Amino acid sequence: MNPILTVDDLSVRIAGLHILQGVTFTVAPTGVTALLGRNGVGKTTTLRAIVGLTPRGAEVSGAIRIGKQSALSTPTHRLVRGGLGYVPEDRCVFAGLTVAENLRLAERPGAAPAYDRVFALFPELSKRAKQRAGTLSGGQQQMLAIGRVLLADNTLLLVDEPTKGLAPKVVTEVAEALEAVAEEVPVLLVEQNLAVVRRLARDAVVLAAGQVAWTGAAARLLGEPELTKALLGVGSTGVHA
Ligand SMILES: Nc1ncnc2c1ncn2[C@@H]1O[C@H](COP(=O)(O)OP(=O)(O)OP(=O)(O)O)[C@@H](O)[C@H]1O
Repeated sequence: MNPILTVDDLSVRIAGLHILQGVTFTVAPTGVTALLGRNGVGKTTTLRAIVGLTPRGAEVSGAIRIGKQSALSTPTHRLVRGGLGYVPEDRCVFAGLTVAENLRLAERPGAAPAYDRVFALFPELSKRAKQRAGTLSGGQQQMLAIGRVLLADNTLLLVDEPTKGLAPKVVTEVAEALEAVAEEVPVLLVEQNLAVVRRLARDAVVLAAGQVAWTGAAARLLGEPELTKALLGVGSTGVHA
C-alpha cells in the first residue's frame, strides 16, 4: 500500500535554529502512526510543516507529499479543503463562542458537515451545544477540537498531544475516540503517554535532535524497555489508556 504521507529530507530553520535536519519518514494509509521523541526534538514543528504553518520567516526545504499532492507548494487552506485535518496541541477552541458556534465555524465549504459522526463519537458536545467553549473542561475542549476536524471527511489527520494534561478517565475517553476515528482515517499522532501509544499505534517514528532516530513497529519499540529508554528517556509503561 502506498503511504498517505511521505516526508522526505525535511529541514526547518526558525530564527537561525536548525530545528529539523533532514527528517524522512512515511505514514501508512491506514491506522495510527505515532511520532515520538523527547521534549523539544521537533515533533510539533514537523506537524506544523506538514500543514504549512511554520512561522513567517522560517526556511523550509525538502519534500512533503500527501498522496500525490506536494504539501509544501500548496497553501494550508487548500490542504485542509483537500482533506488534511489538524488538531493542534493547544486545542485552539474559541473560548467566547459556544460549542455549536465553534463547530459551525469549522464547517468546510462544499461539504455537508457530518454532525451525526461527531455527536456519535462525542455525545457530550451535543449536550453542551449552547455552553461557551471556554467553560468546558480540558477533556471536553479536546473533544471539541477533534470533533471540529471530523465534521469533514479527511484523508489524513495530524493530532498533537491530545491527552496532555487530561485526567486519567478522560485520557481513556479521548483514546477510545481516536481509536474509532483511526478505523476510518489514517492518523499521525504525537503522544507522550506511552499507554495511549501502545493502545493506538501500529507504527512509530522517533525523532531525536531534529532527525529520525528510529522507525518500526510501535509494539517492538514499546516491547523493548532498553530501546524505549534510550530513545524516549522513559520506561515503556504508561497508565490509563
Ligand atoms: N517559533 C519558534 N522560534 C524559536 N524556536 C522554536 C520555535 N518553534 C519551535 N522552536 C524550537 O524548536 C525545537 C523543537 O520544538 P517542537 O515544539 O517542535 O518540539 P516538540 O518535540 O514538539 O516538543 P514537546 O514534546 O516539548 O512539545 C525546540 O527547541 C523549540 O524551542
